[in-house]
Amino acid sequence: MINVRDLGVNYGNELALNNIDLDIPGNRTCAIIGPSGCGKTTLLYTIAGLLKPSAGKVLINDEEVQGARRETGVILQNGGLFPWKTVWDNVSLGLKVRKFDKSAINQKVAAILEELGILEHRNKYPTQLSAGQKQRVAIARALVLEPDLLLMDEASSALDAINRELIQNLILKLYKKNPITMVLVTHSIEEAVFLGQTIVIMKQAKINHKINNPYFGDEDIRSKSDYYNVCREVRELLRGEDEEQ
Ligand SMILES: Nc1ncnc2c1ncn2[C@@H]1O[C@H](COP(=O)(O)OP(=O)(O)OP(=O)(O)O)[C@@H](O)[C@H]1O
Repeated sequence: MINVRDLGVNYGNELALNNIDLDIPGNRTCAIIGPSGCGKTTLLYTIAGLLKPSAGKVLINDEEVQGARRETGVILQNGGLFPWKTVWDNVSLGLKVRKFDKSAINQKVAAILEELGILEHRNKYPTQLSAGQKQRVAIARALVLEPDLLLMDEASSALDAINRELIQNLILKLYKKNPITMVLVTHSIEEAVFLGQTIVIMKQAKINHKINNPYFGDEDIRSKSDYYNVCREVRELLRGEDEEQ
C-alpha cells in the first residue's frame, strides 16, 4: 500500500528526512517512534501529501503522492477541530464538502458518533468537551469519510494515562472491526507496541530499526509479559541510540 522510496525532505538548509525507505502493506499498522526532532511528523505529513519531498517519493497503491489524497484520513496532534462548530458539524463537514446528500450525512454521522460513544455530545462545542471526548470527535471526523489510510500524529499524547489507554483500546477495536492501513507517530513506547504491527524507530532524519510486533492485535496484551518484552526491546534500541550520540 505505502512505499516510501529514498525519501528526503529539507526545510531550507535543514535535512529533516534523509534516504528513508519504508514499505507498509495494505491494512496493516505501523507505529513511528523516535526522539523529538528526528523527523516523525515530517514523514507522516509527507505520506499525507502535505509536504513535498526534496528527493525520492511516496507511492500509495502504486501511485505517487502529489498532494493530499481524498482517501487519506489525518488526525493531527491537537485534533484540529473547528472551535466554532459543534461536534455534529465538525464531523459532518467533510461529507458536506464531498456533496453527500442530507440523509446519507445524517445516517453516517449518527452511526460514527454512536460507535465512538459521543452521540450524546453532538450539540456541544469542542471547548465543552473533555480531552478524551475531543479526541474521539477527531477520530470520528476522520473515519466518517471511510479512508483507506489513517495517519495519526500523537493521537493520545494530550490525554492522561487512563484516557490514553481507552483511546488506544478504541483505535485497536475500530481497526479490528474494519482494518485499514494506519500509520501513527508517537512518543510512547507502550502505544507503539500496542498499536504498531510494525514499529519503526527513527533517529536524526533516518530510520534506524524496523521491528515486527507479533503480539499486535491482542487487546489484553498489557497484562502479559510478552508486551513488556517488546517494550523493553524498543526502549533498549531507543536508549542505545541516545548513548551513541
Ligand atoms: N516548518 C519547519 N521549518 C523548519 N524546520 C522544521 C519545520 N518543521 C520541522 N522542522 C525541523 O525538522 C526536524 C524534524 O521535525 P519533526 O517535526 O518532523 O520532528 P518530530 O520527530 O516529529 O519531533 P517531535 O517528536 O518533537 O514532534 C526538526 O529538527 C525540526 O526543527
